[in-house]
Amino acid sequence: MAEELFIGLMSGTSLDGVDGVLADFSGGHIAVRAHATASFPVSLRAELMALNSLGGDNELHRAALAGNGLARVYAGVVEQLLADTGTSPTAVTAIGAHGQTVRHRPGEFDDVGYTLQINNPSLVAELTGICVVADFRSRDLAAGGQGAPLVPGFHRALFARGEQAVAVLNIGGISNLSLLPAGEGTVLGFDCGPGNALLDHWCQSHIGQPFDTGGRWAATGRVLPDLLSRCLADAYFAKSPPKSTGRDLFNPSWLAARLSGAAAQPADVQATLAELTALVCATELQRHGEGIRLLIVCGGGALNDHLMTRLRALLPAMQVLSSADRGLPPQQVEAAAFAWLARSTMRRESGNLASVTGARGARVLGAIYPA
Ligand SMILES: Nc1ncnc2c1ncn2[C@@H]1O[C@H](COP(=O)(O)OP(=O)(O)OP(=O)(O)O)[C@@H](O)[C@H]1O
Ligand SMILES: CC(=O)N[C@H]1[C@@H]2OC[C@@H](O2)[C@@H](O)[C@@H]1O[C@H](C)C(=O)O
Repeated sequence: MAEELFIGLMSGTSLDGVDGVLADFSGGHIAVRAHATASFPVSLRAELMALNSLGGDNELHRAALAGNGLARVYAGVVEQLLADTGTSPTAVTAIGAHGQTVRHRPGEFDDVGYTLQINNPSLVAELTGICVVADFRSRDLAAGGQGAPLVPGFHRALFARGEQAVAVLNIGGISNLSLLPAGEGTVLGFDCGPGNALLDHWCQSHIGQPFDTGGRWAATGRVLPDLLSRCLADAYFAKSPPKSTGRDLFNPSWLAARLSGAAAQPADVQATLAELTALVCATELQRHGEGIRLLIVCGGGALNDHLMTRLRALLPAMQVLSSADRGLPPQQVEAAAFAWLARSTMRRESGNLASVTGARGARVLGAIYPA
């Protein structure tokens, strides 16, 4: 069977860099042929982080240049994927390039609001010679939706199990759940709240590491009940879906306001933040996932043993697996989703699920930048 190749590029809210996959969809199934990653140059990461915060100077100029920088990193990942597999650029139908979310305010201000993924898809097309699909979220917002999460359709295509209901939890910078009912029922999906973003921030600030490998540091701390309650009191957690969030809300200032000068051991705060991540995901799954007994975890958080242990403890009736146990390593799932979404766009098929985002209907997502 002839190959049907797409590349997916994801740079998510963890700001840890870019994950890319080369995926073959021939026969209607996805087979990941290669995975490549790139970290951001230090200055680009700092700039993307700064553009993620409100109130910087000259943001339009800086965002445009950051888009160029990101496009160059994307092109490097594409080059790596092609080299690793001996693939010619002409053999790839399209690249799905997510961009870097720096603002996400769906439905606010004027009802439509906006979501902004910094990118320069024209430059990616120019540097790679491959057609690029980008700006996946705006159309869903224009149709009244949240523009996120977009992965539930892909999770269904990849992980749905006929008569067994399944939940898929992505723990990236932000965590999001997909609830896949048995049979043909309606898929639900939404952002639960913080994933690794606050954990990474606290870890970097206190032990100088970008993340807490395996959750080993968090495991040495004890959960602070008052801090946990102050965190859980945020109105976002009580909201019903559709809902999505980002660093716009769950950022260092949000945490600082809840720490409110209390003297706390850093390891205890880390343990509390890990508990917050696990608890909100488990609570949302119990609230909306009736009848579900299987949870598949993906995203970098699936590599955090402490988080996985806490999820299993909070969900004793649930079988909790890593997506690797279902054939796709946790850090490849989102990139594969953007290969799948690019394919949907090229086929003029919808990529969103209105039952998830709250859009008025299914929409073909994204803008196409020809090779
Ligand atoms: N070995 C590990 N132990 C603990 N945590 C890890 C490990 N490897 C990765 N992580 C965590 O996973 C994060 C990256 O996850 P991922 O790439 O899924 O996020 P993302 O795609 O940026 O986010 P999002 O899904 O919100 O867009 C890292 O920042 C780190 O916190
Ligand atoms: C606006 C935005 O970039 N949202 C991301 C983020 O990272 C996780 C969560 O928040 C999810 O809603 C989404 O990413 C995935 C890929 C999605 O759209 O499904």
